[in-house]
Amino acid sequence: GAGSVANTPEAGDVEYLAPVTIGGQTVNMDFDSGSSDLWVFNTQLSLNTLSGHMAYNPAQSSTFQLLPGSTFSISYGDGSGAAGNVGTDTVNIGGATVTGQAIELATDVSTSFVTDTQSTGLIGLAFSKLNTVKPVQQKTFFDNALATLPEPVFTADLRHNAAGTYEFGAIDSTKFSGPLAWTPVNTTSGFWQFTSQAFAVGGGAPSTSVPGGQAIADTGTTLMLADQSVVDGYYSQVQGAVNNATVGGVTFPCSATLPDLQIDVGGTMATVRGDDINFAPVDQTGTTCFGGLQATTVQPQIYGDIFFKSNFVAFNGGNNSLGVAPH
Ligand SMILES: Cc1nn(C)c(C)c1CC(=O)Nc1ccccn1
Repeated sequence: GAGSVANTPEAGDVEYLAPVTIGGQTVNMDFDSGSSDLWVFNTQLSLNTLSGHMAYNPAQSSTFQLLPGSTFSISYGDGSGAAGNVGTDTVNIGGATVTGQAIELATDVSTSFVTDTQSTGLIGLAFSKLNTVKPVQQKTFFDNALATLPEPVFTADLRHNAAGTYEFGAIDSTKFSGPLAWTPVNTTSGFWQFTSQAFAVGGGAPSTSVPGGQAIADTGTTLMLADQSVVDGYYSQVQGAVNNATVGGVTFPCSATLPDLQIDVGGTMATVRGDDINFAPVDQTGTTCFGGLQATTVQPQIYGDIFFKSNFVAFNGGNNSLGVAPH
């Protein structure tokens, strides 16, 4: 059946967590449409590493089964990562249930995960071809659930500093306005990848030649990482915006009024609200603020939570497409 859970932004909308029940144990996890491993903090980790975290205890689950000899090792684009061994268990997300889901048990996690005590791990929702389990690659929760869901979809409704929803198996049209604009997804990369070749700033004339012209929908990335041409075009319209090497990206006066960004999603222009691009002050004085739109030199571009705060997104695993509408 369908499943629906509330998600909650951590302080500053850094990431969005939602409850997942694994073998009867409910833990908060980071739903990540930009990766394909489900890994958890668990009782194999040291007490120092576990300090402050919830943890999954396979010994307490009557349905856990080890996958002998299976391991995982995942590295994310920001340099973080985790590695460990693997078993299977029953996973229930708001009523959507999968038995025999691969549960990757971290025995090593990088610092940024240790310090992020609210998160018990990640649940990957990109395509299973990116899963890192060896010697036998494993499937994502969504892939395993597809056949049993009323509709082969999951949706992300992420909000600024407020509860939102992740839903599996249904599209709740009360969560967005107007029709969903659907675009085909190129699954070759294993990401939810689509064409994004144009942008406009504050309703101005669109520029239609973004190099590479590809982007992914990534709920597991905080910001929106776009081509330099988009970043330069956008911040040229923001008084006092500078590339601040010290803090590692574009900053501007917190008093600046930020224009909306219109960005191409498979031929339809989606809007990212200007006030969501004012991500956070860089220090306690609250004078200088850090942009939610930053440059990436790698392709594809990564449309993270900054994009999702203005746009409801439906991920259709039945026909490999993305539906986007303002919310
Ligand atoms: C932030 C970033 N920089 N670069 C080059 C990339 C590719 C990213 C995206 C990224 O790493 N996302 C992430 C990190 C941890 C867990 C889940 N997703």
